[in-house]
Amino acid sequence: MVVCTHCLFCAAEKAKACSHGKTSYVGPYLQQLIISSFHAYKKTIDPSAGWPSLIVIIIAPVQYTDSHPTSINNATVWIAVAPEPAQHHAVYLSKPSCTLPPIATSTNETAAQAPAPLVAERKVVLGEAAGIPIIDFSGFLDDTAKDEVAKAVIESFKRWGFVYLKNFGLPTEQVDEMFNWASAAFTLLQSKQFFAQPREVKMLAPHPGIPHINRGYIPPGIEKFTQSNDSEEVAEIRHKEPDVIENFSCGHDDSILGKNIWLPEGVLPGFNEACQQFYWKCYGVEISILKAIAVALGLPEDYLAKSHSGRDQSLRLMHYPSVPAQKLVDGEISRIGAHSDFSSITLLFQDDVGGLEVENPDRPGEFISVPPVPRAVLVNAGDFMQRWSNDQIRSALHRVRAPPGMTDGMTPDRYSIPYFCSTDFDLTVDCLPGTYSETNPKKYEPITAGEYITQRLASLYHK
Ligand SMILES: O=C(O)CCC(=O)C(=O)O
Ligand SMILES: [Fe+2]
Repeated sequence: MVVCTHCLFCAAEKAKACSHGKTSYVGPYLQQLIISSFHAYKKTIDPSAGWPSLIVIIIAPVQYTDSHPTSINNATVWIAVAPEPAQHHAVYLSKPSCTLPPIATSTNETAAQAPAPLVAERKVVLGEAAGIPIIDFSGFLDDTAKDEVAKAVIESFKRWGFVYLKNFGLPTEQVDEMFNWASAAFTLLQSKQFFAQPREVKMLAPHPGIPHINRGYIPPGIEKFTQSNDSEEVAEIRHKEPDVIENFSCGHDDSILGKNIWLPEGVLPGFNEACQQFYWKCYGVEISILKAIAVALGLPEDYLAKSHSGRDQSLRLMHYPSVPAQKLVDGEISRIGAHSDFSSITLLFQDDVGGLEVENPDRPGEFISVPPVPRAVLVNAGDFMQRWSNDQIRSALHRVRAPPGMTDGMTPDRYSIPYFCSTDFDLTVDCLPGTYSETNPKKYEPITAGEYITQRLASLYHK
């Protein structure tokens, strides 16, 4: 049996002579099998080790190896295929340093000894950082471990209010899961370029000065993150310990958070587009996470997602300029004061500088340093999710301080991108079914997201 690997990725139909000069039996079944094995396998790769340049897929026992390698994601792919579907079970992958494993040949009667797999079995919880679980989200996206992933996510939200997710890409984009991370990295890069512009340029997209509007550029010294709603108290805290940050926010033009305020065309080519594209990419990720939360709470999968149309989210590029570390340690200035987020969930993409801290669930008032994990998005639940879940899910206090262990010299600049996911602002949020009972009554009055969030945004922004 001769299989042309090129045909695996073209639409050659069963039993048709393929255009590459071989007899192809690669119909949709085998094509699907190989592509899905490849995806399943790909997810077990530690992405921090980099994308391999050589991938060997062997569907054992091996009958034939195509001598024409094809390529996926610029990696060379060799494929060997056994004729019987029942034998199609093993996929192997090789790092760049590996040479092509010896291909065993076999007859139909004697199965070849398949080489040992090079990677471990797929797990839902990949590890933890500062105690917070790092979860492989792909099992939820491809339905192979839906309940397990949903359960792991909600347990982490209940205990920490935070969870790290890896492989969080949309199912349709799994052809290149790297792309999801790459687009976060790309947006971080765009963000650096934006903040590197002189103040006059950034002020070409100025925040309009209306507190609840969350659009445009806010220079350092204007915002102060606190839990307080009292403007006098905020003024005092701001004076004592100003937040040294600048940021740029954007979203959907139809939101009550305001129309987008972009840089004029031609000022920083590609910036506005990168923000818009990343906004929608994040929205896709948000919807998947909301589905996982609903599944874990025993609700229909779309229960939470259907009230998040994508209109009232905010993408915020944050820049924490370099400051004397000692001043941060002494509390003379702050990067972001302790606060909880207002919305349903927040996706947080950060560079590798560190400094984010989360309140220790076992010791209120104490904060734990939460490191950036390569290629993981950190997701936290906001006040709305806490209200919605009748306090089952935690909206944890968090803040940004000096990078861990740094007490003198100048801190590096830090860049992060939170994406705040909100229910549509006109939606009234009441406790979710199943989160209250006669013995555990509702703890919150219904409230609209708009009312709550505009109130909180107003207390954040001061001229
Ligand atoms: O920059 C960070 O890591 C945190 C940002 C944050 O907590 C926020 O913007 O609400
Ligand atoms: Fe936050």
